Amino acid sequence: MGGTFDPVHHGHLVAASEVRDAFNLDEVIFVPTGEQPFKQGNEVTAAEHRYLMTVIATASNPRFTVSRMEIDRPGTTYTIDTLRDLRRDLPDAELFFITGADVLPQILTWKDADELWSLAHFIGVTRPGHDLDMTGLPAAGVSLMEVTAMAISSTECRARVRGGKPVWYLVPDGVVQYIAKYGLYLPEDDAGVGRETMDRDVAATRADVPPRIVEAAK
Ligand SMILES: Nc1ncnc2c1ncn2[C@@H]1O[C@H](COP(=O)(O)OP(=O)(O)OP(=O)(O)O)[C@@H](O)[C@H]1O
Ligand SMILES: O=C(O)c1ccc[n+]([C@@H]2O[C@H](COP(=O)([O-])O)[C@@H](O)[C@H]2O)c1
Repeated sequence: MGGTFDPVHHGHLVAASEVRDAFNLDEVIFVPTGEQPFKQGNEVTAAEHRYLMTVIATASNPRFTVSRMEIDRPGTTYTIDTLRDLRRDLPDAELFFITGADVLPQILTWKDADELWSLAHFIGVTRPGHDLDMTGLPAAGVSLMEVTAMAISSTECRARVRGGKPVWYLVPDGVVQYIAKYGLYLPEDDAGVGRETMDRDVAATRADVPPRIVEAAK
């Protein structure tokens, strides 16, 4: 599953988990994008932060892994190169590429789009606010799947942080704390309060934990 993951949220995780289960996949590899061709000029958070948030979000699931292959590849990164590298590294594997309904129609405009279908089977998942549209896509190369509707986007998460609103339950707890620790998504002048924000959130979390456990964690 490729994505900017800026930040990774429960929409990504629920879709990945339900596809893994439905297609009986051994593993879902999350591939945070390097320099994505369609997002150049947009402000995208440093790849290392996006990678680490994805690692934190997926750490508890033994079927989820995160790859550095795109963020370590110099220059613009294209899915065709990622699929070629995966095919080389995993010659016997059956490869699938998971995308949301918003991304699916764009695939025809991707680099070497004609070749993508021979390297992986694409799985387009439902996403609130977007129609699942197969127009122009090869029927044999794409499957559609309905997943639990999670009306969450990274854009909304970033806007909420910037506006001082909580993102608890939209992203995993560890990602909430990571965002606060590094002051991500705050206007430049406010990013310095990140550390305090994290301490406050951790203190709030601990207030709900029985004192015995807080004591043991000291
Ligand atoms: N809520 C969701 N439900 C299903 N699929 C999703 C959802 N959010 C994202 N996806 C899919 O996950 C992949 C990675 O998405 P991405 O990292 O761009 O997140 P995003 O929420 O779409 O971000 P942004 O709001 O910044 O565009 C894409 O294929 C996207 O369609
Ligand atoms: O290969 C391409 O030309 C291409 C162009 C745009 C996006 N992609 C991939 O599409 C996936 C979703 O991207 P995004 O930025 O919407 O999260 C991600 O894996 C990108 O690398 C790929």
